[in-house]
Amino acid sequence: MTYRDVYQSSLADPEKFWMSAAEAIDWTTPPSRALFDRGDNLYEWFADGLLNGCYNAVDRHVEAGRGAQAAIIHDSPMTGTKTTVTYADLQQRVAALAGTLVAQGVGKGDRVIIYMPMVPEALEAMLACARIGAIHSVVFGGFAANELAVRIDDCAPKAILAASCGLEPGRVVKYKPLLDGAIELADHKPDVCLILQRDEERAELIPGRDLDWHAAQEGVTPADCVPVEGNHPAYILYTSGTTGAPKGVVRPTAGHLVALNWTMKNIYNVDPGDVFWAASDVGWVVGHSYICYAPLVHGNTTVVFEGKPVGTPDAGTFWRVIAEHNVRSFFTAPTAIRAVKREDPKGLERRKFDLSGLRALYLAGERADPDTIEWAQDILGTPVYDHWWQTETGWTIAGNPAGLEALPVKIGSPTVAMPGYDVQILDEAGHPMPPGELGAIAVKLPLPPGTLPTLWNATERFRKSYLNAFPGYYETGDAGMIDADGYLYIMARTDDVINVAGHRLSTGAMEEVLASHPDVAECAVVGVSDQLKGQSPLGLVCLTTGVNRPHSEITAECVKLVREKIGPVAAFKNALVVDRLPKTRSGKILRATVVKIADGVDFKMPATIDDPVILDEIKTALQTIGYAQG
Ligand SMILES: CCC(=O)SCCNC(=O)CCNC(=O)[C@H](O)C(C)(C)COP(=O)(O)OP(=O)(O)OC[C@H]1O[C@@H](n2cnc3c(N)ncnc32)[C@H](O)[C@@H]1OP(=O)(O)O
Repeated sequence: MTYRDVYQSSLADPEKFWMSAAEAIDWTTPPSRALFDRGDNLYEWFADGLLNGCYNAVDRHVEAGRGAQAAIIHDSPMTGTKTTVTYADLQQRVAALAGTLVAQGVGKGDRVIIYMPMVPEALEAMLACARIGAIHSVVFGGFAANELAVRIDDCAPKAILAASCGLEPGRVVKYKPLLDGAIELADHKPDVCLILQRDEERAELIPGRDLDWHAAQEGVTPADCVPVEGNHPAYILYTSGTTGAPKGVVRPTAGHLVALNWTMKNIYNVDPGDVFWAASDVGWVVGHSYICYAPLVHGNTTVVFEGKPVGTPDAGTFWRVIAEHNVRSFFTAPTAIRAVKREDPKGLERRKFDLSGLRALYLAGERADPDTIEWAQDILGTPVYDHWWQTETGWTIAGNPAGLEALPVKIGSPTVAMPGYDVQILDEAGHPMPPGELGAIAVKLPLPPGTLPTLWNATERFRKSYLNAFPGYYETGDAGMIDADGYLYIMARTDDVINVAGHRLSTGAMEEVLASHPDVAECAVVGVSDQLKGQSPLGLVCLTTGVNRPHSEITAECVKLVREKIGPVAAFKNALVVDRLPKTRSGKILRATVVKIADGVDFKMPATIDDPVILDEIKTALQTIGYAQG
């Protein structure tokens, strides 16, 4: 069957398409049907089936005779270690950890926060939750205590699983003080924290609340897999929205297993037993879907990499890992490839390794610029497939179905809509636009299995964020177009979310932090172009009347404050004091115009601007810190 046949069949008869895909998953009780229309544009998939995520990711492979196959390869240039966990080991380790959670009173439906670096235990923690029907919420290690506290209060975890530290080049990131600080800040308090002590930093445990990861497991009864309903949340993953508070994306168990399993062959072109590597972090959706669940459910070996594309120890690290572990399909963010290219433009490091086992490189997380794609194609000699999806969807909206039918690559396009996604370009009034015309990218409801059915404890916010703008459609928040061949092009966000090194960040959240500085009267944060990270945040601040301290002191404090409150992941390094912010007559800050001025590109004077002179002031101010050079 061609891609076109498969895609059309998924839209023409979704019931048949997804019930057939569901046969690749093991069910305690198979679902009676695929789609459940809950009314008012809310949908669920496989809601009346019973199954277990951990069973599908681990136990069934052991039962099928794959116990001796590597499930996880942990390759850590940060610690200089490489370890392999077989499926049989994984089953035993996860069952013991799950038994420990049960012994601590954690059960089906309870939330568990996981705050861990790139170690196998992070995946084991996720799978242990899945084994007993607990709902995990992984928090990225680059977030500060305040962000962790917000998530603790939103999902009210019974337990927190954390490591004593993470390892960044040149520094040990002590997680435990961040965790303690977050619990102190939060109103909700977990009953228990299980702490994985790493050799690089041994944390002090708080008696009565903290338990040692290994000691707590001694003598416990390993837990069996608990069947859960198809619509039972497997996890909550927080993502940035336009306003400061992150949104808790809910991932239902069955749809995510069915859809992810389908993608492994059809998009990533791997067979069970092959090694698959997504160089991301368990804290992001890529980590959930493609470091943990999808490869394991599909019977692949997944690589857990604790390192960076450059500097650990050099720009050859990616190629070494691919060669050494015989990686078939490799997935990373364009920023990571740009970092390698900057350090090793001629690709000399790549020549040191035999990459003949690699079939393709997959890029996602941010816009893949043509230079990066072409460079990677040249040095790897394999196809490079850009693909586009979101935390909300959990898997590809538009991609190249290489395992089904490799379509010609058009550089600049993530290729075509995947099964179940009826992607359309809409004008402001919600009317479909003709091919080649720019508009809002929306997906006709229902979304396919594996995508978010709602936000955690926030169905109204879910409607407001995604459903209300275009009735009957999911609003992606991106603008773009579809060409005459059905290829999608992503052009820009339609909101104030920016993408820094493949990390989706809320400018609103950064503005809230800047506004809390006592000397700041008003502020705006925008995402300016960055050659390495795609975008980087820049803060413009207006000072409170009467403040006459040196501007450099205030901006340094602003930078420090964002790092303290949001975390290093915000990569907020630049703030600038300006007299006034450019606004429309109705008081809306003209952020998009500021970005164009900073990037030195042509812009049209906004018709609704209140005072055009301010734009010259902004340009002059931006030039003092190296922007607005065009
Ligand atoms: C398709 C659906 C999706 O979009 S899911 C999201 C996909 N995105 C990704 O997979 C992310 C891709 N990006 C990356 O992996 C990294 O940014 C790469 C490219 C490796 C570069 O890393 P790095 O050099 O650390 O830069 P960065 O901008 O990520 O980091 C900024 C500061 O944050 C720090 N940081 C990073 N990770 C952690 C962590 N786990 N724990 C603690 N701190 C962390 C970095 O050290 C850096 O700090 P500093 O400012 O240099 O002091």
